[in-house]
Amino acid sequence: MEATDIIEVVDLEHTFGEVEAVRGISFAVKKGEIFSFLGPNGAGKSTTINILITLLPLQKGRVRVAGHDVTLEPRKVREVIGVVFQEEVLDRDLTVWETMEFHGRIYGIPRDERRRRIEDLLAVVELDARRNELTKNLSGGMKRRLQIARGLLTRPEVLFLDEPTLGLDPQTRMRIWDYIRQVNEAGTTIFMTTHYMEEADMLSDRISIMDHGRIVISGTPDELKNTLGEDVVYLETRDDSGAREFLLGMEEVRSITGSPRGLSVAISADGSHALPRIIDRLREAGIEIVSVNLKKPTMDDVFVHYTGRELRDGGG
Ligand SMILES: Nc1ncnc2c1ncn2[C@@H]1O[C@H](COP(=O)(O)OP(=O)(O)OP(=O)(O)O)[C@@H](O)[C@H]1O
Repeated sequence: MEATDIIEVVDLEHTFGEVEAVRGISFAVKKGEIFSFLGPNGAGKSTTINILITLLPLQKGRVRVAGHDVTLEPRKVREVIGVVFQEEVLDRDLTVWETMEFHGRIYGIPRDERRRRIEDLLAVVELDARRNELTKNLSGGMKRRLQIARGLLTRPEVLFLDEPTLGLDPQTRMRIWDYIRQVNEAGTTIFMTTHYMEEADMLSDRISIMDHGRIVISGTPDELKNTLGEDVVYLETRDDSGAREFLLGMEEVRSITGSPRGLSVAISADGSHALPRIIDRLREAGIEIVSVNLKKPTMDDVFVHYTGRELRDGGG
């Protein structure tokens, strides 16, 4: 493990009776990263996270968070993490300010410091104008923002975010993404789960995908997508067999398959750079192009490829 690792998981195993929920996983999260932990329902994500945040005792393996062993120093671990989980509900009858105030008192943050932090955080998540509103009157997006602000009150080194934008509309999701980026840029490492592949792709520095208790692949979003191989250009022309002949001579064209609707051209390099060259080439050959479409592998493709299943929003 490297000095820059803030979370270290080595050979972690966990069983519930007969059920092998986690079957020996190892991974590390670097300080300052946004790390996403993905997998179908029942993959073992929650079990792993619950061990990381010391809600579940470690059975086998080694887990350290910010240098503290979860078994030997669970209190130290709790001091350096913030948790924003689905189950961590807000008290309906507290105001926005009281929610923050109460949390700060539980964690023993001195009064003046507490006020300063609450002011700052409510400004960040744009809830300062709502400070006297009861949480039960907030929209779903505002509640989520308040939960994030609350999770940050203790200035955690690592923030665990479970499905940060579940059930929110697209505009609110984008704002939450902005907050997550801001928080991360201010120095907090983010460990998150999501069922939205686009979200994982947009936000994450690195991703691990878990399935059946094992990590099936880890890497940056680009690395994961690149493992699926090539970008594909879908092409319809007035002369497909002529086009095929010209394009097969191009360095970046790996293979071409035909279908009644045109040609599928597999590209060995970045398709967005190959596409203009393909178009030029066909023009020079005097072959008229009817339509052209570039498809790059998406994080959804990655997920389906490595787990053989599709995530459904909300799970179940
Ligand atoms: N308390 C428990 N008792 C018995 N079995 C459990 C318990 N918690 C989890 N499991 C089982 O362990 C396996 C892994 O579950 P886990 O909740 O870690 O998966 P997950 O990836 O978090 O799924 P989800 O996306 O649905 O939250 C599942 O087979 C689950 O049924």
